[in-house]
Amino acid sequence: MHITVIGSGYVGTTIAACFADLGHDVTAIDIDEEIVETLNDGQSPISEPGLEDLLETHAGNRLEATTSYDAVPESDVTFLAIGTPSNDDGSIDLGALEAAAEATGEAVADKDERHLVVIKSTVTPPSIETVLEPAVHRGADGNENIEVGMNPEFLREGSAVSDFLSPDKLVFGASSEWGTNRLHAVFEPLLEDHDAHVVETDPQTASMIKYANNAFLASKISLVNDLGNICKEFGLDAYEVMEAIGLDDRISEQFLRSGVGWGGSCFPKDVNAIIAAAREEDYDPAVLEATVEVNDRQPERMLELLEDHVDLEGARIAVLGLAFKPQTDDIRNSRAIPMIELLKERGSEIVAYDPVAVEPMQERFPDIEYAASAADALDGADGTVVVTDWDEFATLDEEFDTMATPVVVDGRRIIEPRDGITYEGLTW
Ligand SMILES: NC(=O)c1ccc[n+]([C@@H]2O[C@H](COP(=O)([O-])OP(=O)(O)OC[C@H]3O[C@@H](n4cnc5c(N)ncnc54)[C@H](O)[C@@H]3O)[C@@H](O)[C@H]2O)c1
Ligand SMILES: O=c1ccn([C@@H]2O[C@H](COP(=O)(O)OP(=O)(O)O[C@H]3O[C@H](CO)[C@@H](O)[C@H](O)[C@H]3O)[C@@H](O)[C@H]2O)c(=O)[nH]1
Repeated sequence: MHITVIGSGYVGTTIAACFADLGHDVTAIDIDEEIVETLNDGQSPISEPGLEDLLETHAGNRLEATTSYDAVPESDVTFLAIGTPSNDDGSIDLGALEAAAEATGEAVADKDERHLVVIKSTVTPPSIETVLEPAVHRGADGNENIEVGMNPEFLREGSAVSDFLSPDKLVFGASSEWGTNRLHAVFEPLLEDHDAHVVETDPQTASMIKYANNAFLASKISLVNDLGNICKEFGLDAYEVMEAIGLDDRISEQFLRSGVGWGGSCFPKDVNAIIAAAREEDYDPAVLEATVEVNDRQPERMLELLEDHVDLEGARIAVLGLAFKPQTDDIRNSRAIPMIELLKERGSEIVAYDPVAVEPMQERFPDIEYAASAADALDGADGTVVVTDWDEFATLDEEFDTMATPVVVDGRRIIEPRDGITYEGLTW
C-alpha cells in the first residue's frame, strides 16, 4: 500500500518509519523543511531507540519525506499526526490539525476513488464530528469519496518503535465497512506476526478510548501515590503493598510505582483535555480532578520530607534527574520542573544533573547550576532529591559521602538506603 503520513513529529516519524518497515511505501509530509531534510538523510529528528536504524534502512527507498501534499491523492490512506497542544483551560488547540485536515481534503478534492483520512492525533470528542470531518470535507469540496476515520496511538516515549510494532491492541474507528477494511489492510503485515486485539468501532468512540486509556493509567498512578502517602504516614512500604495487590489479575502489576508522579507530553495534556471536554458538557469529573490534584502535590510532599532534615533557605540541593522519565531527554511536564520551582521559592541553591536532559532544562531554568555528573552534583550538597529513575542513580553509593549532609529524598525508589545516609523514600 502507499501511505501518506502528515506531520513528522514524535508520532508521525515513528509510524512512518514503522509502516515502511511493514512493507508499505510511505510519504512523510511536514511543513518543517529541516525535518524533511533530516528524514531524507536517513536520520531521526527525535531521539528514540531503534528509530534511526529504521530510517537508515528505509529512507530513499520505501520512505520519502516532502513538504508537498502532492502524494496524498496517489496514496491509499492518509494519517494525520499533527500536534494538539493545550489551551490555558486544558482544552486542546485544534488549529494546526484542522488546517492540515483541510489541506488534506483539498489534495483529494478531485480524486475519483475512495480515500481514507485517518486521525492519529489525540482529539477529544466531539471534535472529529464537529471540526475535523467538516474540515476535510470542506477542503475536498464535498467529494463524497472521502471518509474520515480514527486510529489512536498508544506508543510510549522511550519504547515508541517496539510499542508500535508489538501493540496490545489496535483501535479502528471507521464509519463504514470499507473504512474498517482499509485499516485492516494497513495493519495486516503487523497482525500476521503479532497477536494483537483489534477493536472495531466508530471514530468518536475511538477518540474516547484514547482518553479513557491515558486517564485510567494516570489515575492508577495517582491512586497508587495516594495510597503510598498513606503507607508512609503509617511507616509502611507502599511497594510491598502494591506488589501484593498487583497479583490480583483485575489490578495487574503494571503502573503501580508510586513516587513523585506522572509527567510527559501526554498524561498531563490528555487528562486536562478530557476534564475540560467533560466540563464543556456540564459534567464535573471528580475522580479525574483528584488525579491531577494528587499528582500536583507529590513534589511538595518530597520537599516536606527534605525539610524535616535540612533548612532549605540557602541550602545547596542536588536535583537528580530532569527528564520526565528515563531513556528520553524530554522534559515536558517533568516533575523536576515543579521541584526546581519549589526549591527556588524556598531560597535554595540548586545544582541539577541528568544524563541527557540538561540542555532543554537549561533553556527553561538558565539561572540554576548544572553538574556534569551525579557525583559532581552531590559533592558538597546539603541534600538531594531524586526525581527520575535513571539506572545510573541505582549505582550511586560513596558519592553520597561527599555531601555536606547526606540527606537523600528518593522520589522513584531507585537509591539503596544504607548506614551513613539519611534516606527518605517518598511512599516507603
Ligand atoms: N508524543 C507521544 O508520545 C504521543 C503518543 C500518542 C499520541 N500522541 C498524539 O499525537 C499527536 C501528535 O503528537 P506529536 O508528539 O507527534 O506532535 P509533534 O508536535 O511532535 O509533531 C507534529 C508535527 O506536525 C507538523 N505540522 C504542523 N502543521 C502541519 C501541517 N499543516 N502539515 C504538515 N505538517 C504539519 C509539525 O511541523 C510537527 O513536526 C498529538 O495529538 C499527541 O497528543 C502523542
Ligand atoms: O508506575 C508508574 C508508571 C509511570 N509513571 C510515570 O508516568 C509518566 C508517563 O510514563 P509512560 O506512560 O511510560 O510514558 P509516556 O510516553 O508518557 O506514555 C503515555 O502517554 C502516551 C501518549 O498518549 C501513550 O501513548 C502511552 O500509552 C502512555 O503510557 C512518567 O512520568 C513516569 O515516570 C509513574 O510514576 N509510575
